[in-house]
Amino acid sequence: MSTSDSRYLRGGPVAQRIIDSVRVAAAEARNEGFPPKLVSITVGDVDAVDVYVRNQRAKAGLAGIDFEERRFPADVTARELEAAIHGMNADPRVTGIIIQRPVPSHIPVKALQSAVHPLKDVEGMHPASIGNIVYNQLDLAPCTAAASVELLKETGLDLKGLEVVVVGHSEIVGKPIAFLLMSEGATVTVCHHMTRSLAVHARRADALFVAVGKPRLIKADMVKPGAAVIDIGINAETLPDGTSRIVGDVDTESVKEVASWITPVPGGVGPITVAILLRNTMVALNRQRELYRASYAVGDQPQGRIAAE
Ligand SMILES: NC(=O)C1=CN([C@@H]2O[C@H](COP(=O)(O)OP(=O)(O)OC[C@H]3O[C@@H](n4cnc5c(N)ncnc54)[C@H](OP(=O)(O)O)[C@@H]3O)[C@@H](O)[C@H]2O)C=CC1
Ligand SMILES: Nc1nc(=O)c2c([nH]1)NC[C@@H]1CN(c3ccc(C(=O)N[C@@H](CCC(=O)O)C(=O)O)cc3)C=[N+]21
Repeated sequence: MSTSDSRYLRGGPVAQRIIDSVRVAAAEARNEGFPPKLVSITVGDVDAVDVYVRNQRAKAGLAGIDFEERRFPADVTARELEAAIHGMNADPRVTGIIIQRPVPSHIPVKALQSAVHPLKDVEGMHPASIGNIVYNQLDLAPCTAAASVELLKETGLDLKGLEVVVVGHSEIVGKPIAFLLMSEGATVTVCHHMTRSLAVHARRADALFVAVGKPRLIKADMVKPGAAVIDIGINAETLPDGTSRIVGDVDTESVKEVASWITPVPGGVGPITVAILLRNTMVALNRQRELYRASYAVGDQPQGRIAAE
């Protein structure tokens, strides 16, 4: 398989499609007096977060969404962070807030996520929001999970009844992927570090999602011939010459000889994740506008119609 092989599931074109439609919606909202703005909260230093935030800034610029990064030192207290988040909740100029994970272990991430107002929660990670995908409300799902499922759909495979195995069960990636796929009718198995034989499960999968954070965890002998392999891992690897590069969780070199579809890293799920974050920002904006309309209906209605009613 060469890099131009159609079996490579490339994220760039899908991301571009999403960003193009976000750009139109963002320009419209801006013209109507609702400029979209995304705020990213980073605590401490994490390589994968730096990559993500860099791309958020670049793509938000392309899509016409204002972007602000708030960086906090690793020893910041949970109280200080919550106070900053409450300030953003109350600030009408802020449309969406994303808390970059992981946060240092002394910060309770669930409490932090709960501090973000659900209307500004662009990843759907508020404990009250994450339940929406259990109820098949899928329009605002955690971005990586949504991106991974979007990429699987590019294969044209029918998700109904598809045997899917998800490796990794984090709140932000593995679990939401499993719920999204269940909503689409797939038969889902979720594996984690206590799974007895990962290979036995993985080899049964028509579609294999891997979100663990371990370079080359998945080898060719763990993949069913003809499967679709969605590699979500973003791992920084230092080469012998001292330079570093990003690799996924799948041993792409060997697995590409067995799989029918495989996502490259970089260039696979990552770019779509960023695009979906921007799309979610617009979903959040529209929800805020709906509330605004409901609260101040007279001001937001065309005057003629009100007069005629
Ligand atoms: N492309 C993108 O857009 C994104 C990429 N990522 C990347 O995806 C990867 C996973 O991220 P995230 O979910 O946040 O990571 P976490 O560390 O939160 O979760 C990793 C998961 O992998 C499981 N696991 C660990 N070791 C094994 C093993 N040997 N076999 C099976 N399962 C195992 C863990 O299980 P247990 O809890 O039981 O130990 C856990 O559920 C990382 O590389 C991250 O950088 C993350 C977000 C977005
Ligand atoms: N709350 C939260 N949600 C996340 O979704 C989340 C997070 N925290 N913390 C960090 C991880 C990591 N992550 C990435 C997303 C996109 C790229 C990305 O754009 N990658 C491109 C570019 C790579 C490059 O520029 O080198 C690619 O894979 O092609 C990378 C990493 C999201 N994460």
